[in-house]
Amino acid sequence: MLVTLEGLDGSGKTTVWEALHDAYPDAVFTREPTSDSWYGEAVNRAIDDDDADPLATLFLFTADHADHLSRVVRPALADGDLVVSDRYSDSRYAYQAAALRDSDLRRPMEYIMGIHAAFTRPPDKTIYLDVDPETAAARSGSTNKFEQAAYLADVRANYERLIDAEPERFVRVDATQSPEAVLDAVEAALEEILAER
Ligand SMILES: Nc1ncnc2c1ncn2[C@@H]1O[C@H](COP(=O)(O)OP(=O)(O)OP(=O)(O)O)[C@@H](O)[C@H]1O
Ligand SMILES: Cc1cn([C@H]2C[C@H](O)[C@@H](COP(=O)(O)O)O2)c(=O)[nH]c1=O
Repeated sequence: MLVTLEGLDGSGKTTVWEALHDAYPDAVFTREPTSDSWYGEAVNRAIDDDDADPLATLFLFTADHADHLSRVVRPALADGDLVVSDRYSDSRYAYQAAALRDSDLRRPMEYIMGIHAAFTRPPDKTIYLDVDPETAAARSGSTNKFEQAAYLADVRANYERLIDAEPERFVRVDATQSPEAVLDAVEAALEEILAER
């Protein structure tokens, strides 16, 4: 089963993801962008380059996803493992659709989803850590072009579109709560997800 954690920068995904390692020692914990491949390194260069072309950046993230799928996600799922990914395809649909909002693409989110449809493995469930853009930007430190409140407001609107389209896949958690309360809510959601399996 593939469970993904999604949300704005600073929503607390990585804090939760790290804490879950103890509760689920047999699960495979992974993330996008990947941190152990040259595709992930290329993505991180694009994140840190304010002049990086947004369409080129989309394809770098998508290349990293393809590698992540074939090298980590599909083999783990084939072994019957629980896979927990800190960010996954929804991050592309939300972030790159926002970055390409003023591009020549008429419907950026649909375009990005179309690219993925042919090869991706959609998540079974997605836990969405919901936080307002101002809190997200403040927590993340606004250190790169993605961590700005105005941009994150567009990203959040895109996540809401994704949730509206597939309400049964998403579990929303209020990420403005304390880290302990957020972790409790995520663990409860994950228990319910696994019980339903
Ligand atoms: N519930 C919370 N309340 C207050 N601060 C939090 C909470 N969760 C995480 N933080 C703090 O916010 C910062 C960002 O947290 P974290 O790295 O887990 O977020 P993230 O969603 O993974 O961000 P990014 O996507 O940018 O990597 C950290 O300093 C963390 O300690
Ligand atoms: C996977 C993915 C990520 N991003 C953005 C979101 C963040 O600002 C950075 C790095 O992610 P991290 O969780 O802070 O390490 O990249 C994106 O725009 N599109 C994606 O597909």
